Amino acid sequence: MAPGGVILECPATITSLEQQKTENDVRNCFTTFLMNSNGQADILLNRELHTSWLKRGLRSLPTNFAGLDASRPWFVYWISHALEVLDDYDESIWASKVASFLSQCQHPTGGFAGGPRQLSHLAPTYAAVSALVIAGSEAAYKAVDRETMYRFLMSMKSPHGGFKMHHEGETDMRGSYCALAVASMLHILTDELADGIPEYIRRCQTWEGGLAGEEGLEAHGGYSYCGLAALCIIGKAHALDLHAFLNWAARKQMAHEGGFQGRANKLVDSCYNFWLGGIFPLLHEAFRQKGEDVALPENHSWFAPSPLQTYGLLACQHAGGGLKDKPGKSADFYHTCYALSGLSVSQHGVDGATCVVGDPSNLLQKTDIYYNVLIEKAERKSAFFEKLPPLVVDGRQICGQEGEGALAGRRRALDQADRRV
Ligand SMILES: CC(C)=CCC/C(C)=C/CC/C(C)=C/COP(=O)(O)OP(=O)(O)O
Ligand SMILES: [Zn+2]
Repeated sequence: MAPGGVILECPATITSLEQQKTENDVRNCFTTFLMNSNGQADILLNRELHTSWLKRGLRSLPTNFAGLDASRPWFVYWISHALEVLDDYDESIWASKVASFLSQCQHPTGGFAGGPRQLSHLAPTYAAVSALVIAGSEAAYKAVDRETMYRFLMSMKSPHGGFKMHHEGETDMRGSYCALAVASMLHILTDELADGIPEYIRRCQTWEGGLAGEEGLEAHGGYSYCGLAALCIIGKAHALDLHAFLNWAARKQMAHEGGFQGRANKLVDSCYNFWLGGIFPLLHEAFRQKGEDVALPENHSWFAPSPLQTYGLLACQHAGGGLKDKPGKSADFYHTCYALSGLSVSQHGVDGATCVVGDPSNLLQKTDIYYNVLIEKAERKSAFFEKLPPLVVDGRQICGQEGEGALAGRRRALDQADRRV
């Protein structure tokens, strides 16, 4: 037992992924916890264990992870964001190291690849730009070549709507989010970049109410976050049936475990703390953009934050550091990042009030719901990019005060006002 609290490693070992068994395992966790503790106050986020595990990972990144050579910017982002949410990202140590490593992953023709000397891909491009925003220094911001980035993003636009993930690659909902989030973070968001995106995302809304990765497929939490966040960034969330979306998302929180499943009939998993948990504040913003009054209290989070936090803190902390998908699994950087991001979302209500399960020290830093970097980091990068001279690409001014199109104004509004959600 940790001093002043309980860090519970689930006693049950999961031998199969059969749903009923997993639900029982998680319930066993809760029962054991309730029998051995005095209640909620004992639930403790073991910050030091997690931060030292994360820092070991970030330090060894340039040399290790050779088997995951195509995801290196992702590892930098997952670890950096987990550390900043835990209020332990030291810019004086990490900013220059992160900028120098990620520069090696930038392709001369634009965008970032999964590793040095690889082809650019939208997913590591999003991860690299987010990690540079987290690094927070001017040198880190300047590491991105915005001119080649703009050409790369435009070259990813698919004739079928949406964005391809890479040259000759698949078009799916991740592409729309990664491209528009990157353009928005770097202040190179234009009308031509967003052209056709609302129609494309609308076509991926399924009969269930959530969004599928591609037209005709099943609604899924990960793709639903991507599509809704992309639309909120460009101010076009009203392209969707928002009531159906809310109805679907609310039903993804599971009554027994408290966590979210990603899609119908699948298992609860802590990464959906964020992919599903992040949907609700976005929906608040979406209804606001639409100017529509929903028949639910405006300050209501529309999901249950306490059971979600209880699942994350009680069932998903790993005794060796980091967070895991569910009891019986190992910790990994992806689940640590998104389990913590979702805990943060559920602690900071849409009305500005906080809700913290367990020890008050469990409160995390507040994350920006559009990019999933800290709010302060999103504001800091805006102050920097806002002051840059107009960017001209192939003889056309794509940002700056003149000739920039409606979306740059939208991006400015996003910077100034919408951080409330
Ligand atoms: C920014 C960015 C690139 C976001 C990615 C969003 C995201 C998590 C998409 C979902 C990916 C996917 C196919 C999950 C299903 O896996 P599974 O079948 O193992 O999981 P499940 O059983 O929970 O559905
Ligand atoms: Zn997961």
